[in-house]
Amino acid sequence: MALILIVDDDTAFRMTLAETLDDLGYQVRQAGSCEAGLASLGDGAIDLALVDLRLPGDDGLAFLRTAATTAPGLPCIVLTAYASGSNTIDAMRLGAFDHLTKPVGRDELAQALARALRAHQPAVAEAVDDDTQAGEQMLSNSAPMRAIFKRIGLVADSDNSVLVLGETGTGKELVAQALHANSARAAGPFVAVNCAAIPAELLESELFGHVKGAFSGAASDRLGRFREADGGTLFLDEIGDMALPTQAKILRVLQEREVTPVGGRQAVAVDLRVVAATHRDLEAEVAAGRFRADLWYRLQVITIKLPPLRARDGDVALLAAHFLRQHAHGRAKRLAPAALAALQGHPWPGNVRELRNTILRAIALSEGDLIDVEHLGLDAAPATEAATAATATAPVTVAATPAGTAEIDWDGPLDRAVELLESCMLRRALAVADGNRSEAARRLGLSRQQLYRKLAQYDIE
Ligand SMILES: Nc1ncnc2c1ncn2[C@@H]1O[C@H](COP(=O)(O)OP(=O)(O)OP(=O)(O)O)[C@@H](O)[C@H]1O
Repeated sequence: MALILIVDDDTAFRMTLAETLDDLGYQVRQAGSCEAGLASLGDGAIDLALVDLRLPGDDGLAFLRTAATTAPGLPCIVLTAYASGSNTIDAMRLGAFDHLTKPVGRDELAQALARALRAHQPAVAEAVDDDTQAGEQMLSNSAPMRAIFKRIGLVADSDNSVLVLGETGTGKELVAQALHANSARAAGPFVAVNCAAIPAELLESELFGHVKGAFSGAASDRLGRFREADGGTLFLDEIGDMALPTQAKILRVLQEREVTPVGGRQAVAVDLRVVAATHRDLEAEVAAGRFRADLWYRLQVITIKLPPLRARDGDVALLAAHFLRQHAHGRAKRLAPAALAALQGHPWPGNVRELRNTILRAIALSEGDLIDVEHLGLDAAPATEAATAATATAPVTVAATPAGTAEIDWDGPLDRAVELLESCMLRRALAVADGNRSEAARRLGLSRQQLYRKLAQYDIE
């Protein structure tokens, strides 16, 4: 049962609120001032604080400021009788999870508490122990990801479209799921479509459905993903890979909130929230004429940009331990200190997915309980491929210089260097994508057909 701290100098309000919280099944601690509230945090038992902004002496903002250092990660909800844009922004800037105006309705309070406690749950270490739910959880203890959790909590309930940005494997789909699970639409469906994995000519029917006989092969009516997501959330993954004509149709649906199935005449109303994601730089795609500016404006009302794994302090160890626990199936697998150091030193271009795959591979390759550096296969694969593929003198190496340019160590023929580099990159992309060709193609900026041709050219299985 979560323990909630109420910090408010109005005794009558505090008592009533305490009763409501007790009724909602929470334990309560009370404090009449900022100082008393901060003292209450000392034993680390508080799960969430409800703080009045106006307090005699040090105010609620002072509480937030100090709590951020003495109890980092503690979700705080600010209460005030006088909500203004500036005190809301101040409170949010100082890390408040939510901002409620007095008098606070029981339902509003219950929802805000549930949302705050849920959104913060992944950041606590105990969450790692819960193997049953761990697959769906976003785990992190790093500052940039805490900011992401907070943002998810802040925007989950709005119906605006959300654009989730970030490198491949950073957890964009998990963010979409968290937005859905923490929204008023949580009881509705969550429907995910990978726009890059579906051939352009099938995407419209996949999204908008079709009527029987609309084209050869349309043997019966099909609802389409938009209508399947009615009442819930539609997650359009890799929207940056969508063809321009389909983008125009998506825009129309977002504007008019109705879809017309392929071959149909009747538009059907839909009530859903769209969360879109891409690893591409959409602004650059717009500038290059590959993405519609109007759709971009519409989607980026709320943007959530996930940091790459290498920018999340401490998360490699946390996630590695989590994946070990999740996938070792009761065996006592553990990482040797050198293996952990190697994981921490790796740049993780494939982010959390690559780390997960590395741990899965290491579990399979290590015979005993100890996973050592050689079981991780980090960087070894591309180097070995380069060496075996090299029939010319030396493998080509490309290194970034501090000035941001590249230094190339190669004095053989250019076409051979290109071949070596290509085959290395193909193998690496396939390894990072766990053999998934669509994903590998996307990482390399190739169409699937181009990827297939290249794989055949280099005789890569
Ligand atoms: N913070 C996290 N905690 C635990 N698991 C995570 C986290 N982030 C990502 N994962 C796991 O990593 C894998 C990749 O995550 P996800 O598919 O959400 O990434 P993505 O950014 O959508 O990837 P892509 O750009 O390739 O579509 C999944 O198995 C997911 O469960």
